[in-house]
Amino acid sequence: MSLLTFENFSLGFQRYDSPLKRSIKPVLDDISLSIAPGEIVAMIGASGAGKSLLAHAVFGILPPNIALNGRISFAGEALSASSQERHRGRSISLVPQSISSLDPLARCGQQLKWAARRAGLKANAQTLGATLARYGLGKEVLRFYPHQLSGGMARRLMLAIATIGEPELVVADEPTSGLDAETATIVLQELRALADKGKAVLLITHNLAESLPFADQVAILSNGRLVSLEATSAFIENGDRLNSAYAQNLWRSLPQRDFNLNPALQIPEPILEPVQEPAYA
Ligand SMILES: Nc1ncnc2c1ncn2[C@@H]1O[C@H](COP(=O)(O)OP(=O)(O)OP(=O)(O)O)[C@@H](O)[C@H]1O
Repeated sequence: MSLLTFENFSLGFQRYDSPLKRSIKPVLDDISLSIAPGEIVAMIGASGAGKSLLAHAVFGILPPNIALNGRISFAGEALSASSQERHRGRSISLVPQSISSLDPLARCGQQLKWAARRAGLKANAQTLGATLARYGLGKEVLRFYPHQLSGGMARRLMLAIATIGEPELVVADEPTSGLDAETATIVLQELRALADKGKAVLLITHNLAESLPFADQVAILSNGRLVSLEATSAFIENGDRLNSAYAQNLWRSLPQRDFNLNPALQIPEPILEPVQEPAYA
């Protein structure tokens, strides 16, 4: 059973090349991917590959000049603007990539309380403190404003906000970015614990090695396409059990591997030819 499904999902930016000519700059092309309850799928891809846009599409928080194609469903229901609004912060939640997503004018405790209430929880000081403690943050953080937090503390607060209500699906956009190895492990263990309770996690990351002990599958994006979907158990030894040369080379080029690259590697052609169309056809 799948909780989150992308079916032939494509996304691009509409732009006007001249007053009468509109084109679409494609970013993601024909992505099909499923995440089941109890599963962590780590999504890896170069900077600018479209990972955050894919995440934002689930929540319906894309820029207005986006053109979409295909379908995203949650628990078997095609997501629409109204169902996204209903699910956001309740059954689906996002750990944003940027710590500027925190409200600079509200105390951290208040922001955590808002998240708990939206998820239908009674937010007493004990629940809030216990949630912070899971991410290695002390109770004093409840009184702080975001500017009083370090970058790593802010990131952990965003994780606490996104997970306090134990949503069915967590999309975490680079949740360990800027964290030391020990704190990153605490964060990944928390996401694993959620998955082990039957929740689904989409973990967007640049760090394949760090995510492998915690994830079930690895989805690799390149040039806007899903080039490989691999079981984490296949990332062993020389990587011969991996499905694609792309994944093998990603694995073999890790500093701790032998750099014995597969010459059969084929990088997909860019999808970046703008599609021209008249603006007022
Ligand atoms: N609001 C926007 N307007 C125009 N282009 C955008 C906008 N947001 C993102 N893009 C472009 O879409 C592409 C994908 O962006 P996205 O943020 O999804 O990448 P990413 O894979 O998450 O990258 P990173 O790993 O660096 O966070 C990039 O080329 C980016 O420049």
